[in-house]
Amino acid sequence: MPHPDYEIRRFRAALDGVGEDARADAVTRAWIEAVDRGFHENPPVPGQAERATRFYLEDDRELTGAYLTGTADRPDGAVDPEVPVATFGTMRHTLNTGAELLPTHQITAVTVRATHRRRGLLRRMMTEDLRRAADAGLAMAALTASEATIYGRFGFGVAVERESLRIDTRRGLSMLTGAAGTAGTTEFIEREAIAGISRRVFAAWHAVTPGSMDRQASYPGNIDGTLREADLEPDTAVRAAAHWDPDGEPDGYVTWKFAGWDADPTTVRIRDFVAVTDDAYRALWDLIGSLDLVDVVTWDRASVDEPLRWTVADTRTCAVTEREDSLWLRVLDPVAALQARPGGAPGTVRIGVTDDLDIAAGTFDVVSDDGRLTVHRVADDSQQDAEVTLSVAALGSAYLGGISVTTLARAGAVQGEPAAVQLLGGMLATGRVPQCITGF
Ligand SMILES: CC(=O)SCCNC(=O)CCNC(=O)[C@H](O)C(C)(C)COP(=O)(O)OP(=O)(O)OC[C@H]1O[C@@H](n2cnc3c(N)ncnc32)[C@H](O)[C@@H]1OP(=O)(O)O
Repeated sequence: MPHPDYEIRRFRAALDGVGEDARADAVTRAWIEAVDRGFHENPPVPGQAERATRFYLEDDRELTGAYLTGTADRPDGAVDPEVPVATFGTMRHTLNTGAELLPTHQITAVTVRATHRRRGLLRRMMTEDLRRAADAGLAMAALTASEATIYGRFGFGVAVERESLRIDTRRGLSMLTGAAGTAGTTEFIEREAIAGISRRVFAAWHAVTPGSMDRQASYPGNIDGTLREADLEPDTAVRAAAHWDPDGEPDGYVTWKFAGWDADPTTVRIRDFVAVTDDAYRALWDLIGSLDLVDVVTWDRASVDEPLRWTVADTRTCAVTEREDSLWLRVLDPVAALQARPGGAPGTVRIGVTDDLDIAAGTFDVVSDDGRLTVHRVADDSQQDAEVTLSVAALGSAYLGGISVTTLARAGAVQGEPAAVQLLGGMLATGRVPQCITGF
C-alpha cells in the first residue's frame, strides 16, 4: 500500500472565547489528543486542554502537526483526520552554559502514530525545525529523550547525565559535616506555598548551575501536585519543606510524596530538590533523613557528582540504582555556542565539526584565554588541516564539560593527535559536573 501524503502545519495554541469559559480551539485540542495518544496518556478531562493551552501560550510554544491529506476513504470509526498523525513541540528557555544564560531551542512532545511510523515523519519535522531554529539565530537546541537511540542521528549528544538514588534512612542520615552547624532555618511548608518558593529558589539555582535549563510555565504545578494527570484536583499528598538563609530569604526546598503504607520498605519519593547554598543543601538532607517511619528515600534527578554521598558518614546508605542521560544538546552555531561558554586552560586548536544535516559543519579556530573562548570560522566544511575532528553530536556532549574530550576520543567520537585532543580537552574542561533537574 502506498504511503499517504502528509501536510506539516505549524501554529500556536489558541483559546476560543475569553476568561474562565474560554475553550481550547479544535486544532489545539486535536494536537493535545495526538500527544496523549503518543505517550499512552488518557484523553484530557474537561478543562485540561484549556489548562495546557494557557501554559503553551505562556511558554510561547510552537506546535507542529503532520496531517493526513486525501482522507476520503477513511474507514468508519477511524480517528478524525483533524487529529495529527505526528506531533512536535518547541519553545525557548535559557540554558546555563557556565558563563551565560543562553537562549535555547527546546524540542518536546515528539510523537508519531504507530500506523505512520518509520516513514520519515520525525526526520522531516526534525530537519525542518532545526534549520528554522538555526535561521532564526539560535545557537543551541536541546531535548530530553524517551529513548537514547533516536536523536544522535540528528546531531544531539548527551551533555548532562543524572543518577537515581536509593537512600537508606532507617537509622537516619548521620551527617559528617553536621547540618546542626548550618546557618538558617528549616521548616515544613504548606503545599500552597510550594509554587511561590520554588519559583524564587529555582531561579536563583538556575542562575548559578551549569547545565540547568529554565523551567516551563507548568513546572511549579507539577512539583506541588496541582497538575495531576488524572483530573483537575490537586494531589494533596505532596509534602514539602524549605530552608531560609539568616536574612529570611528562601534558599532551598524539597518536595516529596510518601509511597503509602503498602510499600515495603516504607518509601518517600522526592519530586524536586533544589538548594542554592551548601547550608540549605545539608539542612534539607538532614530533615529528609529525620523523617520518622521511613526506610528508604528515592530521588531520580541527582547529579552524577552528588555531594550527598560525601555529606553522610556512611556512603553506602546512598545507592545509585540508575544512571541515565538527562539533557541532550545540539549545537546549531558553533561560533556563538562556544563563545557563550567558559574557557578552561589556555590554548589554540583548529577543530573540524562534521554535521550530517549540514547546519553546524565547518572548520574553526578556537582560542581559550582568560576564561573565555574566541572562535573564528575558517571554512564551511570540516577540512583536512583541522587538528581535532568531531561530530556535532560529540561537540554537544563536550559542550558543558560533563563528558571530557579525551573520554570521547577514547570512545572514537573525537579524532586527532593525542596532544591536540588533550589540549582541546583542557580548554573545554570546566571543573564542575553539569546538572539539569528540568524535564521537558
Ligand atoms: C523529545 C521527545 O519528545 S522524546 C519522545 C519521543 N517520542 C516517543 O518516544 C513516542 C513513541 N515513539 C514515536 O512516536 C516514534 O516512534 C518516534 C517519534 C520515536 C520516531 O518517529 P518516526 O517517524 O517513526 O521516525 P522516522 O521514520 O523519521 O525515523 C528517523 C530515523 O530514526 C530512526 N528511529 C526512529 N525511531 C527510533 C527508535 N525508537 N529507536 C531507534 N531509532 C529510531 C529510524 O530508524 C530512522 O533512521 P534513519 O533515518 O537513520 O534510517
